[in-house]
Amino acid sequence: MTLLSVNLNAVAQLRNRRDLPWPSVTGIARVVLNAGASGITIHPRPDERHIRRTDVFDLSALLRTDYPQAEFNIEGFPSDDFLELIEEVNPEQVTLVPDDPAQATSDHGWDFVGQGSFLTSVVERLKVPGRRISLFCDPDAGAAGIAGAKATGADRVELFTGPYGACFDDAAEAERQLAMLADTSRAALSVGMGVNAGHDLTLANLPAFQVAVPGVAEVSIGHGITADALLIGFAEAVRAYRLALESN
Ligand SMILES: CC(=O)[C@@H](O)[C@H](O)COP(=O)(O)O
Ligand SMILES: NCC(=O)COP(=O)(O)O
Repeated sequence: MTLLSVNLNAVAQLRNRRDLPWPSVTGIARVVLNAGASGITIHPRPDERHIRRTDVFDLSALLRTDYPQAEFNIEGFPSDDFLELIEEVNPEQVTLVPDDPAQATSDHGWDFVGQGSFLTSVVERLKVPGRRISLFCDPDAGAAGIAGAKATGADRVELFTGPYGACFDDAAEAERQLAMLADTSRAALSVGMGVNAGHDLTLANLPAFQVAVPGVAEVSIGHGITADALLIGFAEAVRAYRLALESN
């Protein structure tokens, strides 16, 4: 079974349009967890354009007190500030992403070979009992890339599904992307790493992804589920995504 972690960046971004506390990030977290999401994902960026430092602590407190079974997944580039934040908040999962602060959104995975020794030292620092480390991974990383990811000591890779999400109107390219994602997933599973996936997954593209890509433990979804929630509400959207995840 593939678990659904709901990314709340887009909710925070909507709230930040005004100097007002709504929509409430913790309020929506409650709704999605009550509806069956298994966890909450956030990607606090240095400019706080969506998730603010205060949101990280508010969500952490909510999860610890009212949803102890839910997982908190914090994504980001391992800057000193980010590493200190992780040590303070102690989430169940950290997803390391090679994002430059100026980037509009995440658009590539790690160079596991070129940045292998940096990643190894970060993984060593962050890895404590009860915390899983996942590394953002290009769809075409293949066996060679996965060997580099494994060597860092990380527990999982997160397959970057942005290029797959971008071919909503190109069936042939979608097939090509799925074949690469499946190969990379198999390579990770074969060396004992877990596999997550995320970026631009939607209700429309999840079923084919689920059929093609084996062994995905968790997907994190934000933009697409928020778009659906504007029409049908977050609780209904979570139920629909969970149903789509059962496609395989
Ligand atoms: C790491 C990742 O996959 C991204 O999808 C990220 O969480 C999205 O970030 P933004 O919401 O800032 O575009
Ligand atoms: N790790 C991917 C994620 O959290 C959500 O990405 P998106 O659905 O907002 O593209």
